Order: sequence, then structure tokens, then C-alpha cells
Amino acid sequence: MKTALTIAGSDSSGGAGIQADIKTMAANGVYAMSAITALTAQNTTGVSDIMEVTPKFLGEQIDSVFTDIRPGAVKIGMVASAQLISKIAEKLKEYDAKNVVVDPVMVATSGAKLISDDAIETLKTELMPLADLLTPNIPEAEVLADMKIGSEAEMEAAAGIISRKYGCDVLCKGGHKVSDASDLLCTDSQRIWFRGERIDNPNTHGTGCTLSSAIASNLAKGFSMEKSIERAKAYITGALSARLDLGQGSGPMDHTFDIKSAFTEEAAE
Ligand SMILES: Nc1ncnc2c1ncn2[C@@H]1O[C@H](COP(=O)(O)OP(=O)(O)OP(=O)(O)O)[C@@H](O)[C@H]1O
Ligand SMILES: Cc1ncc(CO)c(N)n1
Repeated sequence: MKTALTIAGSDSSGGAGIQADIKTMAANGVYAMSAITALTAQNTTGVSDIMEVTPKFLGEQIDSVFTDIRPGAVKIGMVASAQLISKIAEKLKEYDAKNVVVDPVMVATSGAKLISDDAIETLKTELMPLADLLTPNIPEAEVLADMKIGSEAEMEAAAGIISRKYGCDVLCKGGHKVSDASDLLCTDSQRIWFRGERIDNPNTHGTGCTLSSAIASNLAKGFSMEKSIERAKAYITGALSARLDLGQGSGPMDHTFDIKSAFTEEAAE
């Protein structure tokens, strides 16, 4: 079985963060492992508290994983502080991690800030240069490219700037901002659009986490970057189309929309 590791924060409501990553990896057929950067007390309406682990303990989790079951891909999500980011960079280099997908999580769907300002600088200087793929949404791409994005042409310009700066592929997610859920991949030689139909569903909690974990899963399985993104886009479209409707805010998606077995049956009554 292929394997993947998520290094991210826990979302108590289960729709984003570590929980979304593990569900996504399992649904995409890979064995999921985790190194937790922080616990969040969170639900579909917002984040009420965050408790970070120490850099030493995060390092120990990563050591435990790599020295036993080597992950075929690593997805990195919420990492709130500079010290934790430095620890991850140190460990990725130590273990020569492959297929590294960095989702530069800055703000939750609910609007809560998930990274400190000084950590953004460390993310840029220490972690992003180790990525094979960066997956910013539009506001994150604006911060990373230092420009405003209001059109598809500007998405292409910003993704190009970020890709050249950090020497990696960049997937700029259209999400709900510019175009109809169309995402742009920028490599050193190509610009490829992944066109998605906009699904009229207000429940988009954890879409970014889910997409990056699905891409990491496909890279772990040996698909090319382009194919991995194409397959991940199909997966998230299915999970959103299932129209799960839980919670009072922007709810989670159905990560298991495509899984039916004897064990998923419900009681008749
Ligand atoms: N309403 C929608 N219909 C179809 N696809 C969507 C919709 N909203 C987001 N997506 C897709 O979900 C993926 C994640 O994009 P998005 O821009 O939502 O990421 P994000 O803002 O980082 O997510 P998060 O809110 O979890 O941080 C992309 O492939 C995007 O095109
Ligand atoms: C823990 C966590 N990571 C990432 C996000 C971004 O959606 C979130 N809301 N919570």
C-alpha cells in the first residue's frame, strides 16, 4: 500500500486540517499518517482557540514516522509559528522527503487567522523552497506574489512569480474568488488550467486541505503532477457535489461520497 504523511493542525469539527487530510488519503487509497502541529478548538462557524505543540514534539512525531514507515508523499497544512516551520524544514531535509505539497494555510474559510506574521516570512524562506508543489488560494497568492489578483491573467502572472521565486510548481486555486472554481498550474515550462464547474454549495469548510491531500495521495501512487491534480480536482468536485449539510456555518464535504460497502450501511430503523 502506498503511504502519505500530513503535517498539519487538528480541526475538532473534522472537516478541515488533519481530519480532512486523513479521510481524503484513505478515500484515495493510500495509508495515512500524521504529525500534528496544533490543536484547534473549531467548528463550522469559527476557531475559538489554538494550542500548538512544541517544535521538539513535532520533530519527534516526524522522526517516528520516517524511521518506520517512510511516506511516499508529504502534505503540509496549518503551521502557525516560525519555530515549527523551521523544525519541519530541518526534518524534510534530514529525511530527503519526496513529493512535498505545501498548502500555505493563512486564513480559515470562517475568516480566522491561522499563522503569525513572522511565520509567513519563515514559510517563504525555509519551507517553500523545499516544496514540489505550492497550493495557494487567491488571497495567499496575493501575499506571496505581492500583487492584487482580479482576473485569470493576473492569476497566471502571480503563479509565475511564485513559481520562479521558490523553484517549484504552483497551483493557484480559483476557488470562489475569480473564475468558476478553475485552478491554474504553473510549472517552469507550462501553464495548465483545470476547469471546474462551480457547485452551488455554501459548505466549503476544508476544501483547500482536501485538495492538497488528494494531490499528495496521487503523487504517492506514482501519478504525474498534472494527472495528480486532475484526479484531485475530480475527487473534490465529487465530495462537494454530495451536498452534505452539517453544522450552522460553512459545513464540511462528504469525503467518503464514493465509498459504499457492507460497513457503510445504516440501520433500517
Ligand atoms: N463552490 C465550488 N465549486 C466547485 N469547486 C470549488 C468550489 N469552491 C472551491 N472549489 C475548489 O476547491 C478547491 C480548493 O479551493 P479553495 O479556493 O476553496 O481553497 P482554499 O481557499 O485554500 O480552501 P480553505 O477554505 O479550505 O482554506 C479548488 O479546486 C477549488 O476550485
Ligand atoms: C486545522 C485547520 N487547518 C486548515 C484550515 C483551513 O481550512 C482550518 N480551518 N483548520
